[in-house]
Amino acid sequence: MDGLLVFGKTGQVAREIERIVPDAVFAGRDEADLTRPADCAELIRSTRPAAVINAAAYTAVDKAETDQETARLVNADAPAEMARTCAELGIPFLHISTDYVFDGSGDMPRAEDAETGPLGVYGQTKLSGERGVAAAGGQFAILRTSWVFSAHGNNFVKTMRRLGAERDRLTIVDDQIGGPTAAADIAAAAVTMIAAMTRDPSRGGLYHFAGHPDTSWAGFAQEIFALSGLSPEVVGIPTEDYPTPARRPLNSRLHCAAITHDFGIDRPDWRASLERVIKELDE
Ligand SMILES: NC(=O)C1=CN([C@@H]2O[C@H](COP(=O)(O)OP(=O)(O)OC[C@H]3O[C@@H](n4cnc5c(N)ncnc54)[C@H](OP(=O)(O)O)[C@@H]3O)[C@@H](O)[C@H]2O)C=CC1
Ligand SMILES: Cc1cn([C@H]2C[C@H](O)[C@@H](COP(=O)(O)OP(=O)(O)O[C@H]3O[C@@H](C)C(=O)[C@@H](O)[C@H]3O)O2)c(=O)[nH]c1=O
Ligand SMILES: [Mg+2]
Repeated sequence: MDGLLVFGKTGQVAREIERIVPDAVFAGRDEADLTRPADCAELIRSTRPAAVINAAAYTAVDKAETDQETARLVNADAPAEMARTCAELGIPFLHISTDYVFDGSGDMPRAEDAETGPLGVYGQTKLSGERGVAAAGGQFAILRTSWVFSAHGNNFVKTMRRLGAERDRLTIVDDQIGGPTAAADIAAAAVTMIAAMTRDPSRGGLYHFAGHPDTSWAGFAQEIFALSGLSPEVVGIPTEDYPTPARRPLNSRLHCAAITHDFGIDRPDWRASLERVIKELDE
């Protein structure tokens, strides 16, 4: 994949894209601050890429509740501006979104056309970003994923390994259900999609992509501890017993058949990906 520009340099997904496409241009905060959408447009124009991926976002879910303006600029305004600029230049744009655009009701996996209903500011701003990207009028893909983990950055795997080593007993919510997804698997999917889009201007759209099988945060934690040689007692608790500033969806299950049908990308087994991440962390 030649001529790829990626927004994001330090993030989980950006760092995994770098492993697959080391020759891409990776724009960090210093090259393009997403609170200044016009700077993002300027960078795209001056870089003249063949395609653009946005892997940067405001991902601090609780903090977003009290920092709405920044979350909106980064998650909604900047991606819309990127998409408009790509549309002007006639190049494909791939953007990453989240299960938190949904309200989490019911217990069935949601397809791409299911009704949205974000419960917090992070999800609201990510949904606005999706809408801005789709409205820009160019060739785009939006990849909705969930529960991202990797050996880098902040994520649940690293938090659990820290807490599991410090404490004998952990209380972890067991009524939020979703698909943990390795950043490496998202990066591979994103690169496959943007390459296909570059070859064929008719390709793109909204796609769900998450690790298999669905589990709870408590279930995910159990597997993290088992693979890490840690054995704290895991006590499953309902969401109401773990109060946080932002509400989170109970049902984060994503129906992922479309990406398999259109791009041949299957749901990766997150347990195999977790094994690789833990190996990397133990190195
Ligand atoms: N993390 C998760 O669990 C999930 C993430 N997603 C989505 O996946 C995508 C990738 O997420 P992930 O890799 O986990 O993100 P991370 O939280 O690991 O990284 C976020 C990236 O965005 C950058 N960034 C934040 N604010 C700005 C800004 N103002 N200007 C420039 N860059 C900025 C960060 O840079 P810096 O290091 O300088 O702060 C960092 O590189 C995002 O769209 C996210 O919404 C979807 C579902 C789950
Ligand atoms: C640390 C801890 C967390 N939890 C709960 C809180 C929460 O419901 C769940 C996961 O915690 P996190 O802080 O990783 O949750 P969060 O940061 O909300 O994770 C989300 O991030 C955004 C960016 C997304 O897009 C989502 O897909 C999702 O990955 O575990 C416990 O129950 N016990 C604990 O000790
Ligand atoms: Mg978090």
